[in-house]
Amino acid sequence: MNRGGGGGSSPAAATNYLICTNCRKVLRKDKRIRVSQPLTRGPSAFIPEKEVAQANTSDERTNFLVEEYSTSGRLDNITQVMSLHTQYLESFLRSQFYMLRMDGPLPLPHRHYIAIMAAARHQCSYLINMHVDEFLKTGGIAEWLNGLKYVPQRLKNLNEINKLLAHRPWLITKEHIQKLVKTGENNWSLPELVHAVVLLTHYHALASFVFGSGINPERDPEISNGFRLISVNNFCVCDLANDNNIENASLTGNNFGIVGSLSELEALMERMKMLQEEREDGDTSQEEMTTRFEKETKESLFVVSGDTFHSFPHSDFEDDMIITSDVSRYIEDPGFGYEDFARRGEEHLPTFRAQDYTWENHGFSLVNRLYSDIGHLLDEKFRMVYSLTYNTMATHEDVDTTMLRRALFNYVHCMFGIRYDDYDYGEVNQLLERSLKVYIKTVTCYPERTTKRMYDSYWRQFKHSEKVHVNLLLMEARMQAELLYALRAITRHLT
Ligand SMILES: CC(C)C[C@H](N)C(=O)O
Repeated sequence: MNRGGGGGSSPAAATNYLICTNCRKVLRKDKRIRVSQPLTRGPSAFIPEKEVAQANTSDERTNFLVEEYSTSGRLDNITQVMSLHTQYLESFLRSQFYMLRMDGPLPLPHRHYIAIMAAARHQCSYLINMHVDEFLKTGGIAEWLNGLKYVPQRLKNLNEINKLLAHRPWLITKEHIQKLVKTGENNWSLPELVHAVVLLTHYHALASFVFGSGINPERDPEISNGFRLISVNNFCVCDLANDNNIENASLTGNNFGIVGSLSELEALMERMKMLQEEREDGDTSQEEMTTRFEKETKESLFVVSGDTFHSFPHSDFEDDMIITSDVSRYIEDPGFGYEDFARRGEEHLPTFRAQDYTWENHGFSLVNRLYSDIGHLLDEKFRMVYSLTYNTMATHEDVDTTMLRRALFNYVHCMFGIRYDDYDYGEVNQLLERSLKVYIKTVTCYPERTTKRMYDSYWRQFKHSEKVHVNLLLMEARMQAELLYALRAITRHLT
């Protein structure tokens, strides 16, 4: 049991606090905790400050990019962490700058409000604070910040598609699109809708990056307001802290020492080699390939984190919703979340066959047609992340990591029901160990539950920059998956 009621004789008192499973500290269920100092130093709570700082100071390119494309005009924590991968950072900032600042169908403040709505689906107070600020700076009406009830109906109508895109994009149909484009005076033009969809998917995915990389609140009081919301999952500070006092052994729940994880790395490389050889001399039947995909989707059902405070009776869970009320005003139906794609008890999953609607052949041109040039920028970013490699695996050099990177990307798509006919999902199974799958599923499906413990417990020999690299892949795979579903629905509406 995670919950504690120590000292309280009445049942009511027992629900007022929780005990951290990790450090046994008592966590009060207050609405907010105010912190005068950031919980940890540096841009990330997961990565030692000096590792990020080194990358930043040595990199003039990053400074140039910030000057050129940053919307806030400053080196914020996201940019600092991403600058571990400058090449990617460039594509990222360029497309973000385009969707927020350049000519486009939507007025500037609306763009930021949509970003807020998207980030609110994951209670991402970091992004919300940032865009509240930008919303006001670009002339947004302050009253709207009281919540969805205060915004024009047209904007409010985006709520449904925001919710579906964020958590169960496979449910989006052409009827949802029709409803948005044909509601009399509140209708959305297709270019406006595409702009909105691009923003929503960008910010859902970015929330994954923020939580996945443990991005700290900005120090700048203007942006963070000195508040850190305690999020739904009741993080304990020990989980977020950099220099936490948990003993290493308890981080992963097993007692592998360095030696153990070293051989984990060797074993992984060994498996990559073996798979490569198998690939060269054998072909698997189509039927077997289908079975492997379905097996993987079904198995992803059982990949859940054991890290959160999970044994809540329902009534306690509702209390948690109150904790987040501060940001939940930007959304409706806060309880709606990711539901396993494979959970719907159907014999045959209504798989999205990637071949039938690909980004390259379909999505890209539709986006480009309706909202000029963004297609190119997104395409460049997707290609960049897919091909990004340093040919390293922790301390090993000259390794071809294509197979591993592809497994990460495809596993995300697999959880969203997207299948590549020519991909053997057996590879996902062989290459991604359980703790990594837990991390991937958490970061992509319910990022707000990511903890430092989850981040630490996979690939313990790898560098932080490699874990950030993983996050880039997860983020872009998620964005692309959401986009594919939305764009397919728009195409169906048009035909
Ligand atoms: C995500 C990592 C396994 C990537 C690897 N370090 C590479 O350069 O390809």
